[in-house]
Amino acid sequence: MPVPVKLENLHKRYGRVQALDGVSLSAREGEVLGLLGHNGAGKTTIMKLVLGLTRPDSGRVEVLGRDPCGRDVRRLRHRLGYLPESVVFYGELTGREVLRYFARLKGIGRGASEPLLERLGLAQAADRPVKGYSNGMRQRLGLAQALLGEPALLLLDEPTAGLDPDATRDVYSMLDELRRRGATVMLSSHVLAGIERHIDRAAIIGAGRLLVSGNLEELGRRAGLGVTIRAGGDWADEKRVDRVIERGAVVHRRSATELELRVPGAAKLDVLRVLLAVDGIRDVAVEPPSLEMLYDHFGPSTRPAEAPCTAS
Ligand SMILES: Nc1ncnc2c1ncn2[C@@H]1O[C@H](COP(=O)(O)OP(=O)(O)OP(=O)(O)O)[C@@H](O)[C@H]1O
Repeated sequence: MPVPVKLENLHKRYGRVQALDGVSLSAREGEVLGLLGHNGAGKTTIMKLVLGLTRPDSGRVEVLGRDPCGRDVRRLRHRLGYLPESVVFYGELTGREVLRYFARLKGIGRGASEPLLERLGLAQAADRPVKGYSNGMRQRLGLAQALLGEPALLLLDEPTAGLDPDATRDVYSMLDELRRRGATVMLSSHVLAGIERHIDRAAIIGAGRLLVSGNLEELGRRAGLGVTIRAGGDWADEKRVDRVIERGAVVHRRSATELELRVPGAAKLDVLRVLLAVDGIRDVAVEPPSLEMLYDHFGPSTRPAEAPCTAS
């Protein structure tokens, strides 16, 4: 079984802009890979290269074992689903008509639209013109068209851009469902908050370069950022707090009933033991570094020598 996406040393220039500068990256079967980076980092360019919508100046692109710009790309494209960053539909058509139109373009029977309308919660609105849809509904329709034909690889470019918190949650819960079904997904985002629970690996892109990639646990270990421990209890007594500080914890936030600590990985168990022995401890939660913390560490301001690239 070929690796779904294999990118080797990609360079791509648009006029004077070096959009990609030696990116090597893979998406593995059945994983959700998050392409994360600032505006203009090169995320969409990577997606366009995977889709065969543009060619690299140099380097190699292999998608499901094929060159997406090679011969017989029609068969390959039928196995890909794509949700572009700004999805636009012809507003006079109904949701059902839009989906049937895309199904015809993909050479799929019109029957394929019905289960997708149902699955994406659009069945009730299927006969309404799309111009009356909310942003969230449009995005769900965009996802439905990307899912037509059960693609082997899904590319979602900023799928939550411009959505309110409810619609964002909807998109993520659909993503989780795809993940449970074993889909391979490449998802780009410049918004980091809340995305970590929905991806298996992150690739942080900055100014056309892959700064780092890996699963969040790995990245947390490499960054040496330790963990955050939140402990609910009675923290009015200074001595109780001093005991965890002695074990290497740094107090990040504190009230009489809540304590938030940053703890180096090596000190985690020691600090937990101390906390659990405290009288009146109510609750303890251990959290790995957030994506924002990892991005701050590995992100574009970090010199490449401090953040080695991995071509995984
Ligand atoms: N067709 C084009 N013509 C000229 N420059 C382009 C073109 N497409 C992309 N660029 C430039 O290449 C760089 C990378 O763009 P790209 O769209 O890949 O970034 P991105 O990470 O997807 O950004 P965003 O988060 O804003 O969507 C940017 O500087 C962009 O302006």
